Amino acid sequence: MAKHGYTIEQLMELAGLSVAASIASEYPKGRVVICVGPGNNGGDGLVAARHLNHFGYQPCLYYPVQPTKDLYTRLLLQCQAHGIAVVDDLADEVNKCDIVVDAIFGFSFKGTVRAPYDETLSILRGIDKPIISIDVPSGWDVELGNPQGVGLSPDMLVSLTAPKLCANHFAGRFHYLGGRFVPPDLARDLDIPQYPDSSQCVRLL
Ligand SMILES: NC(=O)C1=CN([C@@H]2O[C@H](COP(=O)(O)OP(=O)(O)OC[C@H]3O[C@@H](n4cnc5c(N)ncnc54)[C@H](OP(=O)(O)O)[C@@H]3O)[C@@H](O)[C@H]2O)[C@H](O)CC1
Ligand SMILES: [K+]
Repeated sequence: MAKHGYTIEQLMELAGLSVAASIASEYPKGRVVICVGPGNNGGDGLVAARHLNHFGYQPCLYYPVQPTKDLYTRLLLQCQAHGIAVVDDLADEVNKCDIVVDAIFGFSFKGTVRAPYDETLSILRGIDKPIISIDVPSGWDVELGNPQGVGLSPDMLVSLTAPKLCANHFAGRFHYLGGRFVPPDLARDLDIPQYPDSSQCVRLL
């Protein structure tokens, strides 16, 4: 997308907005824990938190490793300006919340889950609240899915730009597509479905 003139901030803003819009299409307003990882998938989660707040949800962030990169520190500052708290005790928060957003890892996840995210995923595998995964369910291989069973089992998957191969293994209730920023030539090549009217997301399944 960089060769078409886009910046990462623009793409991330639209990606996070589309995640919030997908959530608002299916889940009533309530408490949301957003689990934020160390890369751009986490950045999408920070943007989604802010938009969910504008939509009337009550988001908080679980953000165990906060990188010093300017992009993420500014997104965190924006969340704090909206009164979105950072929480420490994930197990306690998931008990009190209505839904959980998985913004831990996206398409760059590789290998075995390292600390502290091994514990994060272990807690999230054991809950009965709906999980909404951004782009790729965390712990999944972007192509193979979850053959080793260490990944999450989301209720909703919001694929960004286009579904990744692993989405063929998604067994939850709602599969949405977001990231409405692809120029028409590329959209035809990627076989991206038509978004309805002014919607930021489209339901695939
Ligand atoms: N056009 C789009 O579709 C857009 C997508 N966006 C989102 O960006 C992610 C991809 O972001 P990226 O920064 O490339 O990577 P991730 O967020 O998936 O993860 C990278 C970080 O995770 C660490 N990592 C990787 N493997 C492990 C592991 N096994 N255990 C622990 N940690 C791991 C990695 O650390 P390293 O030390 O290995 O570098 C990184 O810190 C995409 O999926 C979308 O959600 C954009 O926001 C907008 C455009
Ligand atoms: K994810």
